[in-house]
Amino acid sequence: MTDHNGLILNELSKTFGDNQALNGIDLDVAPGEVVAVTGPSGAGKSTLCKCIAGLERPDSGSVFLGGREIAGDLPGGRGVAFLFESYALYPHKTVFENAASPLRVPGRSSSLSGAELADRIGRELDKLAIGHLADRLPSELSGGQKQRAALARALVQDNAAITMLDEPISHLDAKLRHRLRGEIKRELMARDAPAIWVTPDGLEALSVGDRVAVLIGGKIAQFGTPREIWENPASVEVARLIGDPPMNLLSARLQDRDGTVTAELDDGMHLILPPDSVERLVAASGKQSLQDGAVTIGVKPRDIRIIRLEDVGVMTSEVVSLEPFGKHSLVTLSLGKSFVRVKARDDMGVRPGERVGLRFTGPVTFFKAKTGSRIVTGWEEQGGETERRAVPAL
Ligand SMILES: Nc1ncnc2c1ncn2[C@@H]1O[C@H](COP(=O)(O)OP(=O)(O)OP(=O)(O)O)[C@@H](O)[C@H]1O
Repeated sequence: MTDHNGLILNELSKTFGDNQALNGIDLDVAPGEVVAVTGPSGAGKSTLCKCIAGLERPDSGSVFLGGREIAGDLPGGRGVAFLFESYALYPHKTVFENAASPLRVPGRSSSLSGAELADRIGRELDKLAIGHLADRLPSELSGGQKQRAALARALVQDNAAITMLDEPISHLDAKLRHRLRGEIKRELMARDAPAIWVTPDGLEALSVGDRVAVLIGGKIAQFGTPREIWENPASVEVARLIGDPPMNLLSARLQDRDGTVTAELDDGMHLILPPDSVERLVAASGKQSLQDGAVTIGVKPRDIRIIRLEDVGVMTSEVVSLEPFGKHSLVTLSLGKSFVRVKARDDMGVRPGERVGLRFTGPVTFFKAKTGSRIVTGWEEQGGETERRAVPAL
């Protein structure tokens, strides 16, 4: 069992009527660690934070913070700094007063003098590029400015027992989001307390989390380092959430033809799989069990290359659409009756309607068709050395 003084959740469950919002959540966040919680809308991310903050009462399970169970503590006594997804700013207080409010709670008086407090708040507002809005009321702010005012109020609580940020940068423009992602992460890492960063954006989660918890349907679908989740998604559902665009997922049936394992799509089209991926699949499952095995094959968009049709060992496809992004193009192609998306550094100037060749150039992940759980990936141990490639920079 995990043993540290950060946050430890054991078997946490919460239902609303007959809707199970959280179902047996085990999670831990070490002191000084940032855990990103990601998942689709309605997965239970906000409910998880509210149970930790004491704003929702879990049906069962335990919450340990700072080495003790906090179930009996009132929300105000838990020392939680919480950025609500809805911001929950005081409408009659200015941005400055909103940010200062947690440091002025009676009975939890800040050890800062008036000047020190003004300095602390001022620095945070400046960092979030809203220093010039300190005297404005929330009603005089844009959505992104409100989000940053609420974020400042959470971040100025330097001595919080835990910081939880529920979608802290979702309403900011891309440039600001990019800058603040790093700055907020550094600020959280500099503290001794655990931190939770909630985002529906899988790639944001990979970039800010020391570890990432993928929450789907109230359950932890995967909890691991960004690299583990990027390289080895535990299931089809996790794979769908990670990547932009996410992994291509193709329903196929494996066949052993004269000692060679092949994969056939529903429409009879044969995939040409990288031999090393097949070897790993066979090693993980045994050849016998693969006979007529229904699988879902996962290939990342950057692990497919567009090549000339006349090259050997290619799969025939037709270009459906092309989106040029400068450094790369996103090309959608038909493969039999299925579609794949390719992140091509060299799109060879292809045009919609053109027939081209495709080759899988990177590792292929195999998932069980029935359950969606991962069987094996090309990333697994290879000759004692784990293959490593960079998690994509955002
Ligand atoms: N107070 C409530 N009463 C009833 N149902 C609720 C309540 N709060 C949340 N739910 C339900 O619990 C589930 C989880 O909701 P939650 O807000 O935790 O999801 P989320 O992952 O944060 O979603 P989003 O990304 O859209 O904010 C949803 O089905 C939601 O409808």
